[in-house]
Amino acid sequence: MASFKTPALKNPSLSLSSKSRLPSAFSVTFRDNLRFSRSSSRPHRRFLIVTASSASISGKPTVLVAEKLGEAGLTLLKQFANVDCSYNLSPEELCTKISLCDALIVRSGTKVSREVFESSGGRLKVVGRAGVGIDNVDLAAATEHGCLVVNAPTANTVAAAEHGIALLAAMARNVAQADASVKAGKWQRNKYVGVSLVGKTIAVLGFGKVGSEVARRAKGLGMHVVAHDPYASADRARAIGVELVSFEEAIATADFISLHMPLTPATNKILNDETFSKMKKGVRIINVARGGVIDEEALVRALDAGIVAQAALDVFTEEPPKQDSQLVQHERVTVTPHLGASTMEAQEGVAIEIAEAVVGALQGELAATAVNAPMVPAEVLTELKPYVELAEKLGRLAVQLVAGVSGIKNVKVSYASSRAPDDLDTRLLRAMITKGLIEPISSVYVNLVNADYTAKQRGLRITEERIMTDGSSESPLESIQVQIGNVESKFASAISESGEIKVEGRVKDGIAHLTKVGSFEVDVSLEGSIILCRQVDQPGMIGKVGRILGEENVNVSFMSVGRIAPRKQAVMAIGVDEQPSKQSLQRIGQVPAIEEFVFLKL
Ligand SMILES: NC(=O)c1ccc[n+]([C@@H]2O[C@H](COP(=O)([O-])OP(=O)(O)OC[C@H]3O[C@@H](n4cnc5c(N)ncnc54)[C@H](O)[C@@H]3O)[C@@H](O)[C@H]2O)c1
Ligand SMILES: O=C(O)[C@H](O)COP(=O)(O)O
Repeated sequence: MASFKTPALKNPSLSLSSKSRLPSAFSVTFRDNLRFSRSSSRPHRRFLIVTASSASISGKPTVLVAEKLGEAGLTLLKQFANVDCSYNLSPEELCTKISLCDALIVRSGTKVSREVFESSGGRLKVVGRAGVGIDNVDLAAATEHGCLVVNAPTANTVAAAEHGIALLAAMARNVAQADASVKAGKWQRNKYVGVSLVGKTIAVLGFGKVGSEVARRAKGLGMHVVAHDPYASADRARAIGVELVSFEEAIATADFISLHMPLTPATNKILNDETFSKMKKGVRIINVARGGVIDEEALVRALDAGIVAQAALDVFTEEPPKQDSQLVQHERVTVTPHLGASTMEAQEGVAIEIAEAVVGALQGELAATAVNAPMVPAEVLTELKPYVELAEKLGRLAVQLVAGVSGIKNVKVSYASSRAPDDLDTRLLRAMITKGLIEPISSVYVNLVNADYTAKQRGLRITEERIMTDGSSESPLESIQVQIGNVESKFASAISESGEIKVEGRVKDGIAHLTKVGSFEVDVSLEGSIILCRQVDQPGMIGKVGRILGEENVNVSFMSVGRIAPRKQAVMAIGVDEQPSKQSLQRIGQVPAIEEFVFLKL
């Protein structure tokens, strides 16, 4: 293989802070790995991700805050964005406003439905949920629209746990009922005799952040605590002195059941007629999770049947619940209007947590709270950065080599690496190849959030293969190869012996290079655009083509010739900074030794 560098070769160093070299709608920002939220002094790992950068596209982004957010969060947002605080919008008003917004911040009171994403016309890039539960956001629709969803999962944990304990104690001692009775002029000391907590068994269903804080506090009250959570670690439970048990055992042995799981298809109405019938008679229920985890009509029946002695509820299937709701009006039920997260401290913490996440995401960075995108640890991203660029460019090249681009179905990506398979995270690379393959042939915007979905939608099957090599494991990858099967090519030389369009690339000195086209080895840096020519190998070819381009002041950045054997067929790859005119390309095609050529935009 002969390789010829022109003096005009661009500076090959790819600076980490340089956004300009990244694909147009993507940017990567590198920041400190640790951050401290004001609500807690625990450091959070901050992950970085490639996502849409609205700020770089359209100046200051607009953030719609659709529910009341703490001042500290608003102040933070205003430093970076135009902030529109519009509360109590109707669904129609939200849909109208959203097309003018890059980000939306909500609490649990706003439904972020499919219509919201559809109405945004592609502008909405981030939805921030100022709290934990994301059951009010249509995640599937967000993902399909390439919209990132972030939440604030830690700042209200303690507040929710404290509210759970407040409800537990208030219920056990009839505080709310007794309060109402005294205010009504009564003095009913015998009526409001309560039950003690000490020595009783409480079953915590959902041993996550809130559940484990409730468990810790219940232990402090002298209760015996069991927990059920199919995904929780037994070690973590043991450390707090909590026994993890099956769902059946938890509900059958508990005097109190406290719910702390998310609302999912699996937990929807998990407490129902059947499960109530398996509980200890006189059980007491606390729910600060989500109303939907209880079949509310079944709870009324269980209360009336004496299975459930009392319930204390902060959350409801429908919020606010109907005024004449039998459950809410039930004498043995204590209710609060979804106040779990409503402390001054938690609201300040949540506001800061979500503002940081939204601003970060709009800047092309992502906190570790993305709900619908894979996390790529910062150190992995730093290492993969040049390969991310290579991956997208190989995708772009490969798709432009296809003749008639509607029929791409099978794409095979091979990663050659000496790293152990579990030491190479290819999700970001696959997403970028998908972006490269799809964006040149459609109007779809592809990012890490929607890459897999978009590929599936288009019937594009991307398979990945790892090729173990013996080289040094210092760099994560030796090469990336993209093959498109069962298609014809507008540049026949791009078809490999096995019949697929094949392009392969490597990173050299931090710069993405094209190193193979079909069966021909080339070496051209992937910058600007590329002309590929197949020719009969002979002296003077580089000069002839170079002269045609030079006459039009098109700067050649890189040239290389890959050939099967001297004086046989060869492929010449020419990197150009400017796009040559049609006439120049025609003149190149008319050079007698050139058999075919193609111009590819990167
Ligand atoms: N009332 C409020 O204002 C308020 C405040 C904060 C949180 N919440 C709600 O509380 C719930 C818990 O919040 P979190 O921050 O602890 O979330 P989390 O994700 O930390 O914990 C949820 C736990 O539930 C477990 N889980 C999932 N499916 C389960 C199942 N079928 N059975 C048992 N456990 C299951 C998970 O493994 C996880 O450990 C969420 O629904 C959240 O929306 C409500
Ligand atoms: O999921 C949550 O974080 C809580 O339910 C709090 O919801 P809120 O932000 O509407 O108070």
